Amino acid sequence: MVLQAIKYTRGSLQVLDQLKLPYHEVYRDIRTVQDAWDAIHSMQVRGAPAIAIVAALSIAACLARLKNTGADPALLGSDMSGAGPICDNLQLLLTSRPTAVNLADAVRKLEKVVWQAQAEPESTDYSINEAYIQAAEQMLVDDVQDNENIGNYGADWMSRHTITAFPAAKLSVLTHCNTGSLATAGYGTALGIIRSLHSHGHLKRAFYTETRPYNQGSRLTGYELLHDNIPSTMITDSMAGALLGTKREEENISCIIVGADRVAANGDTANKIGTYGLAVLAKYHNVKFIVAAPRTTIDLLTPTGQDIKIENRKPIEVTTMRGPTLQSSSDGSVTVGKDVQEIAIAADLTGAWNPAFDVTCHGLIDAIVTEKGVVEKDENGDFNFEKIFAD
Ligand SMILES: CSC[C@H]1O[C@H](OP(=O)(O)O)[C@H](O)[C@@H]1O
Repeated sequence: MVLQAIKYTRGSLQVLDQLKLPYHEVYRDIRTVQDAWDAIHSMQVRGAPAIAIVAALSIAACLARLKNTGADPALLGSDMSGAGPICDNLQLLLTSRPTAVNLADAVRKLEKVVWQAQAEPESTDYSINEAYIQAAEQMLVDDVQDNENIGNYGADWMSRHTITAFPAAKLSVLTHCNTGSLATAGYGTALGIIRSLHSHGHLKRAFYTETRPYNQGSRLTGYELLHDNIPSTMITDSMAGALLGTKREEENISCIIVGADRVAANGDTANKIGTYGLAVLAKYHNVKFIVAAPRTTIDLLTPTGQDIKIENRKPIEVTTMRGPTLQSSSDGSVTVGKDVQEIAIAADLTGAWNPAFDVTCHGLIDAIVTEKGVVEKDENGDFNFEKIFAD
């Protein structure tokens, strides 16, 4: 089974409800733009590239149903067709989550497609709709290829910048959050590099953090690594320092690989909360720290990390945890039950701080791996993205 966060055919869009993973695989129908907004905002679907793709395809699916079926009950009364309504819906979707730039990048590109289609001689709502649908569908196709390129560029860079015994030796790496097929259209970014290292026979073990409070690591990255039979070990977020400090061969981390939600023009990177601390640990322990991100995550319009808006989410997401019930058997074995329960894990359910992201300054980042190649700092310690945007 291929791991699919997004299931799309023209006129139909479903997302894998990631709030229920890893124990329950439930797909949700996305029949309206509001359905997409709700799924993104609640983090049923999450991950910078996946958020942008689901948003774009939610409008495409509605437009296709309008064309194919005339009047879809879910769309009755909603003015979807044509440049204006499409752009209004794109702007609505933009409000679902603020930090990841991929969504804003997709909105900018799709609005341009729509206005250009409207400017065509004899354009009609349907010709504009069709232009939009094709552009949105292309995003889904491009993302998987981009991720495979990131994977290969990243694996190649590591072969030249980590242990000298490469390729004979194998590397152990640490990753944070989830940056795989569940955060993208497929293969993944940072997890894509781990997949490429593994497929090239160069991965000893992938360590991954649980990534509190949403547990993208323990629930999603663990789910993906198990699915792909990649040797992996989970650690709690608080164990990262001890892991980097150990000098035992089997836990010797050569590189920390993370994704990104927004890379500013100077290379400062917003990513899942906890990333900055890992970058500081990497610097202290002389371990490489690389960011994997498609160009749609690089925001040349945002000068530095200080200009990135960080999403603050509800305290209740920190002070509670959700998971399936466990059933113990007389032989001591434990099985996972069907019922999902939510439990309080804090004395005060209201007092937590819950920023969803933090910013890692570019000085702590050794390389930014994109689908067009690896960007490293110049002799002045600055990142320059001109080359990868040249085409
Ligand atoms: C492929 S980049 C995924 C990126 O998004 C995650 O955030 P969230 O789960 O809140 O959407 C995390 O920051 C990952 O690095």
